[in-house]
Amino acid sequence: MSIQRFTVIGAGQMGSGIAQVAAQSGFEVRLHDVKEELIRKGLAGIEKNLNRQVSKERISEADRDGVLSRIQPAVTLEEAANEADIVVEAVVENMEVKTSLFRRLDGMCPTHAILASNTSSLPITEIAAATQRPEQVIGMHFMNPVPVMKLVEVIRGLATSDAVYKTVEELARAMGKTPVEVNDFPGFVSNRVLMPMINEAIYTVYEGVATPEAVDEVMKLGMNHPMGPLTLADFIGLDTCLYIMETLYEGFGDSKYRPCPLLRKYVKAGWLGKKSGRGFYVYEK
Ligand SMILES: CC(=O)CC(=O)SCCNC(=O)CCNC(=O)[C@H](O)C(C)(C)COP(=O)(O)OP(=O)(O)OC[C@H]1O[C@@H](n2cnc3c(N)ncnc32)[C@H](O)[C@@H]1OP(=O)(O)O
Ligand SMILES: NC(=O)C1=CN([C@@H]2O[C@H](COP(=O)(O)OP(=O)(O)OC[C@H]3O[C@@H](n4cnc5c(N)ncnc54)[C@H](OP(=O)(O)O)[C@@H]3O)[C@@H](O)[C@H]2O)C=CC1
Repeated sequence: MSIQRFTVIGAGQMGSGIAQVAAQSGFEVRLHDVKEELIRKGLAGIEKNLNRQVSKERISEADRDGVLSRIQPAVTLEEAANEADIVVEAVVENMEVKTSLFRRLDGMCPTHAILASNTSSLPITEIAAATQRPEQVIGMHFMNPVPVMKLVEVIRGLATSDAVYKTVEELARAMGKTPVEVNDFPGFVSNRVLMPMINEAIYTVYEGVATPEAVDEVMKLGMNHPMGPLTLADFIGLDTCLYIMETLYEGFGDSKYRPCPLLRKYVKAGWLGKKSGRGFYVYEK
């Protein structure tokens, strides 16, 4: 199946990154969020990224303008969905929000459209079951920051068809990414491995073993990680980290995945990391 019209739902850090890369790869993109103001914010972030590439002489001003002209804001979900060949959902990591959105999308999208989720950890099979087209539902898990990171984890739900898997694999390559096939288990591979490390790093702060700065230095200088785990947690979003740990904990029923109480406390305080201006570190807004 050939993909031309690419819809992204959710204009946060992941949705705006996915929209940018899709438009840079030549697709016609529609970008939707619950509030128009969030779409504007997402578009402003994309423009800022592209301007940085112009100033580094990686792309021309005409390239930038071309990319921006390929991203149309869609204020209503209907407008975002009605002509899509593929929808990539990147809204909050919450099963009820995602299933209710997929149910609505199923009723609005053309029958041939693929419905993909950028979920970090939630079961694709359960999201697919909210629709009448489970064979056309799949996980397309980009990494943050989307314009930089090469991986797309492609997750097969129980009913995902081979044809849909192949289309999404080709789409990831057309976006300059490397797809890796993964089966549908909580956290897939990426977050089953990454998030317990981040959670353990938070425990070391909680238990007074070291400061956030010291924990990050250990992992950067000692293990050559590009970012320490607490800087990375702030970058991902502490709410998202907590939702992922909860999915692992519930999904496997194993106490080794219990979220650190300090992570819960920060999220309850609204300390969500870089996006809210404060997490383990303080950021300029
Ligand atoms: C939670 C999940 O479900 C899954 C996930 O995504 S987990 C998170 C996965 N991501 C990571 O682990 C990221 C780890 N960090 C890194 O790889 C690096 O720190 C980084 C790529 C983010 C920044 O790299 P750096 O060398 O420290 O900084 P910097 O030199 O400023 O940036 C390198 C390049 O990335 C670009 N970049 C950095 N941040 C960016 C952003 N937010 N958006 C777009 N481009 C960005 C820069 O423009 C620069 O581009 P050029 O090389 O073309 O000049
Ligand atoms: N952060 C990361 O590093 C990664 C995240 N992911 C996944 O991507 C998804 C999005 O994460 P991220 O971009 O970080 O989150 P953000 O909080 O940056 O963005 C989520 C956006 O979705 C909006 N939203 C919430 N509910 C709806 C809805 N019903 N319809 C449309 N838009 C809605 C939010 O609006 P509002 O703010 O008003 O709630 C917000 O603008 C999550 O599933 C996450 O697990 C995947 C890979 C990496």
